[in-house]
Amino acid sequence: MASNNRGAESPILSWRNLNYDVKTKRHGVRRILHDISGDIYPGELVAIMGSSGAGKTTLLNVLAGRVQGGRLCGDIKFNGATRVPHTFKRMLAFVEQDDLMFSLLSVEETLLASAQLRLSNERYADSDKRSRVETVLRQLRLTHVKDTKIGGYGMRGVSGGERKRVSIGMELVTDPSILVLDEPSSGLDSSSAEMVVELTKEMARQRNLCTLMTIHQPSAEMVAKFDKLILLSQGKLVYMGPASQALSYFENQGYPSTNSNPANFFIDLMTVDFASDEAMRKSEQRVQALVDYFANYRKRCTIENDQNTHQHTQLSSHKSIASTLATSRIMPQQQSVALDYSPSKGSHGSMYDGCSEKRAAAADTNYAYITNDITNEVAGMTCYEAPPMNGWLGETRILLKRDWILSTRNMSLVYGIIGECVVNLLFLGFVFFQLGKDQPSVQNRIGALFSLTVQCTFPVIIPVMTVIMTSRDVLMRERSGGTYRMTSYFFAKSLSFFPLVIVPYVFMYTGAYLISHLQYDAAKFFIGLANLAAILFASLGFSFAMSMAVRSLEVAHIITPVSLGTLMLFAGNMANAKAITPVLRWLKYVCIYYYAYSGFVQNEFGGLEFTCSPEAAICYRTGEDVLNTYGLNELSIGQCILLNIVLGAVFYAMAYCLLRWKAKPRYLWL
Ligand SMILES: Nc1ncnc2c1ncn2[C@@H]1O[C@H](COP(=O)(O)OP(=O)(O)OP(=O)(O)O)[C@@H](O)[C@H]1O
Repeated sequence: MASNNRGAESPILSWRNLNYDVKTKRHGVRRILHDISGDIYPGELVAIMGSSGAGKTTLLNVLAGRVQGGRLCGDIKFNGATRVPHTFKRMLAFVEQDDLMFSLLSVEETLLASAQLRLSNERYADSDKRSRVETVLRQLRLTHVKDTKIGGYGMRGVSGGERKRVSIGMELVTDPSILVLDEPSSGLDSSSAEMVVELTKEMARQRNLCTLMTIHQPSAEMVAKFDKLILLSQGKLVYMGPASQALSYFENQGYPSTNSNPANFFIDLMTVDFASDEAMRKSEQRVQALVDYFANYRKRCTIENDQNTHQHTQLSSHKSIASTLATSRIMPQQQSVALDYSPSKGSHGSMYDGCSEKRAAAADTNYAYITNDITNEVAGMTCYEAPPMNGWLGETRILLKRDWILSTRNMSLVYGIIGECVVNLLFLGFVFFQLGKDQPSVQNRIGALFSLTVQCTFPVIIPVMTVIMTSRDVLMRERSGGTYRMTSYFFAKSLSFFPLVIVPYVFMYTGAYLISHLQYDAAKFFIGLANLAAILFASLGFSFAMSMAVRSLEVAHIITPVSLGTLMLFAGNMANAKAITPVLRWLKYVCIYYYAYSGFVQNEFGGLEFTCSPEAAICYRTGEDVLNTYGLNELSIGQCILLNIVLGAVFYAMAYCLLRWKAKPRYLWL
């Protein structure tokens, strides 16, 4: 439980004089956050509010250490000390606005995977992780839907509110010290949004968890649940203090509430009205006055606190604020109302926390900005990569289990591949039914084997690539949190696809082999299977490389058939493998079709003898004649199989490098 005697506690997160600039093409350098300072304490539920574009998300990201690019100045302390990226990121849980989860996992499976991957095996036994999940399910009122799938596009799952609670639960299972939520109410109806806020408040109290969220126009009931509000306008601080005091704060400045919902009132007050030049001028003046008032108030509080520190005098919050405002020459008209701003007993909620309580004043002396001007210090880009929690084998086992569940529950993928294999078996088998040894059977064998080669690429690559690309956002989220190693991800993901693909294809190959009556020979049959496995491996590698290389699914769906269609020209079927234009001939060596087709054709034609009718103009007497004519005997079958495995491995390596490069988290760090 959050302590009632918070005066003894120090802030868990403090920030001073934060300024954040970005460079824009049109306006040059633009300041997004202006001189923002504040503190939050364990057990507090804090909301950042402001109109659209006020800088809420930016502030949240800065505090969470997630801004990329730009220029960041100021000072941020975690538990009174400079933040260390690795430890800080482990203690902070960030719930993004979009609930990125696997639609095919159940609520419980989602939370369990999060706990298993993100909690150390050394400190937590599997049973501890499971009981932690049970607790979170109970605390977030999710027990009744624990077996329901998350759901998503075109698939009914949990409700929006439940989905958001699962997102929160995925973070809570890791037992963080700070919970940060970006717009947790967005897209939810009012009762679901209220429940989310209510539960986060409960969590904050029960776990002494500091919770910080951005929120858009919450209801009056929700505002009442917050301990503290941070109100921003145009990147500047308009108010930071207890939620319960905010209305009187503005009323005492001459802005009595005109709205039954305080949030709407605050937003109206802080929004610049662009309706007309006059309205804009007036509203900008109002906002600037509010910002100036708060800045002056804060300045005086700091001076007051410095004096207090020197005199070793413990003043009560009432006295502190009263004297601060009584000596204010900037806002003399506010003196009479100063006492109204005092924080309630036992709360951190002064108007500006660094001001009212002695402990905070003492803590402030740690900040560089008091003794030196650090506003010119620019934070460096920190390449932060959290070490994964568990060993390679442990995390690969968990990922493999999760990926296997995801692959086998993906009915469009499973039935798609099985259906495609059945259709191919029937067509391959019956179009090329019971091949004989005459001259037409030469052409039919060539056609059957080329068709088989092609069928091992398109119908594998396109669906697998689509599945990987649609779950790439989850991968990026997990990756940025250092949830697991990239090698574990690749190994598990590929291994989960491989049986799904290989089993139906072996069935298809065997069926087509028997019905078409390819050479009945055990050795040839198994060599054909090895060749099939090699091209399927290469195709899976190609899917991974394409998924990582191309950002958009639509573009990938265009580029993939075009590139495969082009590669097909070098297979040795359409163009003679030995007679391709010399400058382009090398392309057959990076062509999965060439190796697979050459392997299949050599395996089938090797040792075959054909009959010739007297009237035939061209006659192939042996399989070797065919191989020589088509130029497909340059490499041995073993080399073809091996080279397709090598190509597959190269594709995987390319995918791995692309992913590491793209998903490398680089943050501005203070
Ligand atoms: N990297 C950036 N480059 C250019 N402009 C930026 C960048 N980051 C933020 N901004 C601008 O800074 C302002 C604040 O953005 P931010 O997303 O923090 O606002 P917000 O209060 O969260 O808005 P909303 O409620 O609409 O999400 C916006 O005008 C935004 O366009």
